Amino acid sequence: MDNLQVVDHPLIKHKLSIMRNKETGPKEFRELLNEITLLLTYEAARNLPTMEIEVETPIALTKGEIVEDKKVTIVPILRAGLGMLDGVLSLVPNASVGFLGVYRDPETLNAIEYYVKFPPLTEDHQIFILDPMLATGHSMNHAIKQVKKQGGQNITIMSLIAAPEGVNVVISENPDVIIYTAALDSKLNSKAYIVPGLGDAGDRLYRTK
Ligand SMILES: O=P(O)(O)OC[C@H]1O[C@H](OP(=O)(O)OP(=O)(O)O)[C@H](O)[C@@H]1O
Ligand SMILES: O=c1cc[nH]c(=O)[nH]1
Ligand SMILES: [Mg+2]
Repeated sequence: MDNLQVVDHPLIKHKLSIMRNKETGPKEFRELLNEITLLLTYEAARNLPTMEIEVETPIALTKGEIVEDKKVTIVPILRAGLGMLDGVLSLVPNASVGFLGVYRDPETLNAIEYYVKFPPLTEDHQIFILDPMLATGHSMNHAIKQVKKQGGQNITIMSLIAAPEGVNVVISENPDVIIYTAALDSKLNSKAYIVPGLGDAGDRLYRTK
């Protein structure tokens, strides 16, 4: 399977266009990020393992399948990744959540870690790392490294907007991960912001600028 999956859908394009608009305020921005995350999760969860169960319908006994969501761990990268957490949890409600606080140093563009709280991870866990913005890829590569250090192996990345630079950096260092994104934008600008992008996702979610 390709390492990069751009989820191409009219509903996603519509919602993302509203998010990109600089006049869109935090309430609508948060709601739209949540709605797009639901749509992305539908695709990104396509390969989750299921378990066969017996179901008694009013008519007959039959076989059903349930997702083994206790083996799923979601890792939002703080802060902006938090805006995607509820969307994934609403579809995979028994997943565990690991938190990773990372910000990007504006000068060096290195990922600076400030918080880590993970549940126990094993190699059979399906891990979803969430961050709406994949710019240089430094934050995501840092998160992947942490997840692997804690024992995780099956890693899926969910992002809203990715830059080609970030995608290349992440995939070349981690050819085993799959990235699901709503859009692949053109490039980074001189401050490593995604063009056209949507600006600073954390600031727009939490009105910190
Ligand atoms: O691919 P990169 O170049 O590493 O950039 C992407 C990162 O930058 C943003 O976080 P930021 O540092 O603004 O922290 P915040 O989420 O707390 O706002 C964004 O949410 C990503 O985590
Ligand atoms: O465009 C960008 C790049 C990094 N982080 C953001 O929030 N936006
Ligand atoms: Mg930010």
